[in-house]
Amino acid sequence: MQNTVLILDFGSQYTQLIARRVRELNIYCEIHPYHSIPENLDNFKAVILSGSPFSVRAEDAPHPNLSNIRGKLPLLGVCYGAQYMAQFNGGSVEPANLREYGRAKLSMIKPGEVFFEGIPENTQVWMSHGDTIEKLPEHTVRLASTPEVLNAAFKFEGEPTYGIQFHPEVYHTTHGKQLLENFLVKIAGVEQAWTPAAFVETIVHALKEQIGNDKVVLGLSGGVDSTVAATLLNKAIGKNLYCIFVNNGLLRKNEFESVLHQYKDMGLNVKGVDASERFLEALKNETDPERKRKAIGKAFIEVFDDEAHEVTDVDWLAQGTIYPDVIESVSVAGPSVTIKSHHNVGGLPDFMKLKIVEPLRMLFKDEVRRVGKELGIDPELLGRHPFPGPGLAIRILGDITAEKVRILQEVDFIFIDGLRKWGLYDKVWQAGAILLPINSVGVMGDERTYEKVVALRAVESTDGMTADWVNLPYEFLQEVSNNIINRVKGVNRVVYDISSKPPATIEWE
Ligand SMILES: Nc1ncnc2c1ncn2[C@@H]1O[C@H](COP(=O)(O)OP(=O)(O)OP(=O)(O)O)[C@@H](O)[C@H]1O
Ligand SMILES: O=c1[nH]c(=O)c2[nH+]cn([C@@H]3O[C@H](COP(=O)(O)O)[C@@H](O)[C@H]3O)c2[nH]1
Ligand SMILES: NC(=O)CC[C@H](N)C(=O)O
Ligand SMILES: [Mg+2]
Repeated sequence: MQNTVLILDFGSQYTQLIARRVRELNIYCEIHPYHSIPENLDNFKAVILSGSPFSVRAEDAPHPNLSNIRGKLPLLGVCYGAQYMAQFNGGSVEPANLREYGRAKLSMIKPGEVFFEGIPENTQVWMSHGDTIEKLPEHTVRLASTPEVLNAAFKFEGEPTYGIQFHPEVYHTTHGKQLLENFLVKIAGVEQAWTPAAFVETIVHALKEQIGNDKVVLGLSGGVDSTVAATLLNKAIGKNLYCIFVNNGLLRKNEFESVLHQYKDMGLNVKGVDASERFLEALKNETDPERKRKAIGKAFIEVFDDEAHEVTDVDWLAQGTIYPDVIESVSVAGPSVTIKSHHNVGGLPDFMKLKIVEPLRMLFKDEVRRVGKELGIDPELLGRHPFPGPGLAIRILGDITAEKVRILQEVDFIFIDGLRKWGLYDKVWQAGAILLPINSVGVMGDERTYEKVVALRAVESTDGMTADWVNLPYEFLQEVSNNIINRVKGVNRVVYDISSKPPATIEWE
């Protein structure tokens, strides 16, 4: 990629956010750990140093050699990055009187600086530091202060090198994006050319180069990532892409047929494999959540391996890995955490020995959606709620039978369909129904019933790590509850889950 911004990661919890903000400016960027600065910097147009949990005063603090960068490329140090440039260029960093965490105001901004163009005095910034820059190095100019922090921003004279104590990447820094734009666009002259269309063009070209006439297999799940990955590969290599969509019998009602149909309509070379029986068999009498997951994972690998063998001379396995997965595995913690020793281990399924191609490995989730939109993928498919790999198996508490799956599919369908009809679907991050392993007494048409209880769950979240239950309208819950009890044989009671995560989780198992 041309016009790239290099973000050197010193292990800050906010490094990913810096990348998000830069990408929002339609500028491509890459995060690299501070200890492995790319040797060839030709494609990089600017560099940002992240924050860090370390103190620059600590013996073991990150201490990269920036001689290939400083003065040669526009450089911005954020928090630790700024402290680092101050400390090792003749300035001094000391423990602050007070650890500062939270909002502050830039009470002084040096007028006439492009760096602060369009940013008003007293703008709010986000601070998160225990050290402070007591003394600036020589040949620097102070650009901003807060009442607590004298050296909140500075630059080196005669070179495009800047340091800021606050975090422009955090939303609470009201003009953070403007500041990044000032630095990257106005000062560094980086082009804002990173758009979904540009990505599609570049990646399709790169995939053609990488794969040539080889064959690729890919598992389609009905989810966003694998669908977008498949569409890109299809554009690049067409019929040499062999997609496999497995019905584990634990999908939503009608989902296998309708999604398979949709995939075919999209021109994908896809094979639908109905392995429902095999999965049900593997799950027989299994009640423990983790063992259910393991059984499903194992069955999946077996089915996929069988199917991958049907395609002769395959060289590649495509995966829908996205950037947050990649960042996690290349974090500053070092390569030790990345190794997943798939190779040279006996008894591995053959498809795991294939070369891996990951078209989305540099994209964030919302970028995957935008690329999907650019590719003309149905917005309904792109807006789908996340659905767990083990599917309904972890929403049927206790053991799993075909009958229980059928009941839960009906309940789930009424709930999800209701959300759509009431215009609530897109306001909810994830929703589903859970079949409880208990019966309760009811009365229907003067007769006593003793039937199943289902719980409905709908949550708001951004990444599934934390979640709040959604305040769905009572009238909606009333209608859905009536529909479920009247239409689904075997269910006589509906409850709504009002637990947040933490301490509850989204799924019940
Ligand atoms: N039913 C299935 N049939 C074939 N492949 C599958 C199926 N379910 C999952 N996979 C494969 O396993 C990968 C991991 O599944 P998982 O649902 O955990 O991923 P994900 O991050 O949600 O991505 P996606 O949005 O593609 O579902 C998928 O990207 C897909 O390649
Ligand atoms: O692919 C998956 N395999 C699983 O075993 C699994 N368990 C939970 N989830 C999904 O992860 C998110 C967080 O769920 P929890 O709050 O229940 O941990 C939610 O989106 C869950 O649906 C899974 N996804
Ligand atoms: N957010 C940061 O980069 C913090 C830097 C350093 N650890 C400090 O406490 O000042
Ligand atoms: Mg999925």
